[in-house]
Amino acid sequence: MEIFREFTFEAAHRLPNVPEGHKCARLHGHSYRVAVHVSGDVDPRTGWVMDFGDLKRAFEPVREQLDHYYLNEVPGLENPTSEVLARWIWRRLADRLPLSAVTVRETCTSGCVYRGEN
Ligand SMILES: Nc1nc2c(c(=O)[nH]1)N=C([C@H](O)[C@H](O)COP(=O)(O)OP(=O)(O)OP(=O)(O)O)CN2
Ligand SMILES: [Zn+2]
Repeated sequence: MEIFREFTFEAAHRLPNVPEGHKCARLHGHSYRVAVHVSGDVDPRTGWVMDFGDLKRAFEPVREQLDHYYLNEVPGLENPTSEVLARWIWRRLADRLPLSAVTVRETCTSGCVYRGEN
């Protein structure tokens, strides 16, 4: 079964590689929403795949590197698209959680889903 926990953080960014005149080349910010999905068997005793609290504790150090930062200055996020950010988050959690997906939403209507592919 798959479970997930959602997180939010605020950050600024600009996209350096967009075509000339693209609005996202300008500095702007988002209220990012990240969902961390993990999968596994439901433990017959606890009734859960894992404690949502453990998901929160695993994500917190990652969130601390992102919240209220200018993402372009964070190593590895020089081109901070949703796709690059989702992969960056995955790589920081993969050794601690049985990840199945990381989703990143920049706005209410735009985002990406990363499942560990290249
Ligand atoms: N594939 C991607 N496309 C875009 C990304 C991205 O990360 N991956 N990012 C952006 C910008 O960050 C932009 O701020 C968000 O894009 P958009 O959905 O266009 O935002 P708006 O809310 O401004 O949408 P409107 O419908 O035009 O108001 C751009 N593209
Ligand atoms: Zn943006």
